Amino acid sequence: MTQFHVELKRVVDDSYNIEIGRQLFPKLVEDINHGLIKNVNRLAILSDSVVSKFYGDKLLHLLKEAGYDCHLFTVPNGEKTKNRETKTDIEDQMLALGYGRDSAIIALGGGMISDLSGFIASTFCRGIPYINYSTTLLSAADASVGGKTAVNTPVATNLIGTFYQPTKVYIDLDTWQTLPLREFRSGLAETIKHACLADSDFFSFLETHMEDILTSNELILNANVCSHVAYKNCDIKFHVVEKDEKESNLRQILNLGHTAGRALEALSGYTLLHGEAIAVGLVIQAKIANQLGLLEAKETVRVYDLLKKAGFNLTIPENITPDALVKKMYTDKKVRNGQIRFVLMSKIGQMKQFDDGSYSVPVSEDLIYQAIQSL
Ligand SMILES: NC(=O)c1ccc[n+]([C@@H]2O[C@H](COP(=O)([O-])OP(=O)(O)OC[C@H]3O[C@@H](n4cnc5c(N)ncnc54)[C@H](O)[C@@H]3O)[C@@H](O)[C@H]2O)c1
Ligand SMILES: O=C(O)C(=O)C[C@@H](O)[C@H](O)[C@H](O)COP(=O)(O)O
Ligand SMILES: [Zn+2]
Repeated sequence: MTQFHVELKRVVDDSYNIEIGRQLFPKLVEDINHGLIKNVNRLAILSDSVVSKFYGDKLLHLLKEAGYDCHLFTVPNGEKTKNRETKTDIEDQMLALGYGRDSAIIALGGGMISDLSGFIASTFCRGIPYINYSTTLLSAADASVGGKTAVNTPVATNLIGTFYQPTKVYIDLDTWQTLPLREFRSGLAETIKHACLADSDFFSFLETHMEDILTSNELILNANVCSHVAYKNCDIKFHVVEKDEKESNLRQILNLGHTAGRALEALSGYTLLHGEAIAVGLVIQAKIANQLGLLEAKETVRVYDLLKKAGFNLTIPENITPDALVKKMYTDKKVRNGQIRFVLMSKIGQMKQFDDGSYSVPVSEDLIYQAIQSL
């Protein structure tokens, strides 16, 4: 198996590496043997019920064989598990087993698991290290990097959480072989988002290679395509995060498509996957940007067409009314002074910075309704 290595440096506190490769469990064990996590005696692998079946026991076995005291904690798969109750439950299980400050968490799974694990790690005994071992395209592209951790509440997604960076990120491309196509596609929404916000060449690459990409996870027939997609996403995201880790301004651009997208995701009761909702959100922001004279009509069409090519349904489910959707947008964390704010593209690969220096802008309900109704 070929392995390749990507190192991305960050400027806050200590830097960490993102390693993209195939079958990285042995490398993870080797890294731990070589002191990746300092002063750690116990390892908690946190995974979901599906990922755990595929990969959990294998990792547990390797770590135990290497002499580590570790346990596999498994939670039900799916977004509904990312809540405060699950966090408390895992913490209680860890405490009952004697986990303390000399522990670390290995998040084995996709973005649901890394968000949850990172949040637990950030508060457990006031903070223990965690490692992201990513098994989905979405987490490779986005969730495993950058240190946003959170759980959902009944009011909205991700309302309770922290900024807390992992010690290392492993992106195991081989795990994409077991990922259902619908989940793989979900990661393409964040991928298209990254191209929209920072890299027109990458956008063109996605336009040209979408068919290849959609089949590239099967048996990793095209590891080059997969690794390029993972690398480009991490590179784009990291360059933003290292400039503005805690989203004081610039980092808001990573929220492209999320003002409407996250509202839609929550209102669907999580029947829409994160990426499926963000895809619709990307179209809504493009239409608003176009209405505001920021984004040319032909660029708006390119965004729509690429998302279509990736296979997204770019309509709003019938049971979700425009009123409900707009109302939900008021729970977005970018809301200021009671106004819904959007981050908006100015062209493909570029975000609009507004006159006050901010990357987000208040948008009137009228414009939002127009964009929703034009879908
Ligand atoms: N922190 C961030 O910066 C950030 C960024 C983007 C998204 N997110 C969050 O990430 C989550 C979405 O991430 P996700 O799409 O990875 O979700 P996920 O972790 O729920 O995984 C999606 C589904 O795929 C299954 N799965 C995972 N890996 C598999 C594999 N290799 N083979 C077979 N099945 C597998 C899981 O069991 C689950 O059912 C959301 O909670 C979203 O809010 C966070
Ligand atoms: O890393 C970021 O910053 C992002 O906004 C990435 C998003 O794709 C991700 O869904 C994130 O969890 C959304 O954060 P939120 O602040 O809107 O809850
Ligand atoms: Zn997202």
